[in-house]
Amino acid sequence: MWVTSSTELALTPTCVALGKFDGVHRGHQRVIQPILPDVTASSHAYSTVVTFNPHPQEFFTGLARTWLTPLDEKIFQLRSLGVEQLVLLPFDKELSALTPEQFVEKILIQQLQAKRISVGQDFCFGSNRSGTAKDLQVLAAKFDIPVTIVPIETCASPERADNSDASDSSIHQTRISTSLIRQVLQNGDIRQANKLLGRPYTLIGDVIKGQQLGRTIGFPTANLQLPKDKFLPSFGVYAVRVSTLSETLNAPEYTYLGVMNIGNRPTVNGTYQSVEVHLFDWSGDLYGKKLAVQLEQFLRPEEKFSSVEALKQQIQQDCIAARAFLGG
Ligand SMILES: Cc1cc2nc3c(=O)[nH]c(=O)nc-3n(C[C@H](O)[C@H](O)[C@H](O)COP(=O)(O)O)c2cc1C
Ligand SMILES: Nc1ncnc2c1ncn2[C@@H]1O[C@H](COP(=O)(O)OP(=O)(O)O)[C@@H](O)[C@H]1O
Repeated sequence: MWVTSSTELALTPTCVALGKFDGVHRGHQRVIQPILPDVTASSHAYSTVVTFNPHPQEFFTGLARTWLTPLDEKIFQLRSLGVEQLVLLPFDKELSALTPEQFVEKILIQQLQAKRISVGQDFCFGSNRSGTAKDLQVLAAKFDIPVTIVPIETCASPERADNSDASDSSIHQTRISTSLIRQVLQNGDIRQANKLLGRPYTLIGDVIKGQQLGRTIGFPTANLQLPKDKFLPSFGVYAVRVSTLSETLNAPEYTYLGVMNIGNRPTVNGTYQSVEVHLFDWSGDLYGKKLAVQLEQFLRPEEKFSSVEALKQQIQQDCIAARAFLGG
């Protein structure tokens, strides 16, 4: 996938999906779907996600925050959907001051040579977010460019998801959103988060050295260094699937099963937050490797045990529970 911050370096012509796309969740996937490469088309236009960097919210508040998909992971997730290009429009005073008309003419038509555009129903653009999806459709129609407006994707709301009566399901539909997914992850409800995402929540990081205690209790753990702006789900123990990543790998296979702990390791008086994974039935050296870890089930909160021996016994139980859940 070609990634650029300059519209001058963008591959053209394009089919454009516009939005912020934090999480690349089910709603985002539906917006992206109409612009994916069409093998039956007579001429090629590059399937292009156009987003803003920094995120407009970060630009206006000046506050750094965490994301479901920090930039590298957004690239990873978009690539696995089949997107060919990511254009990161530098969000600054100049860009934020463009009127909806200027944004369409200058950025989408002149610079990106858009042949087709897709946005979500609640998309807003231009100075003060004054343009709506419908405005975009009208403005683009002047250039004969079709705009797909994708309806808001919903799901059964978390508390009703399993026991709602089918006849009144429309009443309890909730909009799939980045903030809902953050909330569900914070509550440790990984299965609901994964349903909303349309894929497992994933942590991608480099394996770094820890305190070298894991191997002494029979559970070596690969300690992951994650991007600073990655949103973390609630502290505790998870059943996971793991893949090693290489630069060239497009579709990783999550062949390893394991358990992961996110927390401060109070039992061993841990002084910093760590994210560590123990792989089942595997031994070798992972230092320096990049791992992608898919969270499948929350098993329990992190605890302070009275001894390392008690912790070891609990980790043995965690492994049994994770294997049972993952079917390993
Ligand atoms: C499945 C699993 C569950 C864990 N649960 C806890 C826990 O409840 N409390 C805790 O203090 N540490 C917990 N840990 C972290 C251990 O304390 C940690 O793996 C050990 O100290 C080794 O750290 P090291 O990799 O830095 O050597 C857990 C680790 C794993 C792999
Ligand atoms: N089954 C396994 N799961 C995770 N890491 C393993 C496994 N077997 C060997 N390792 C290696 O051991 C290292 C972890 O050992 P550990 O004693 O916990 O040290 P550290 O504190 O540096 O993580 C990992 O980074 C990896 O290189």
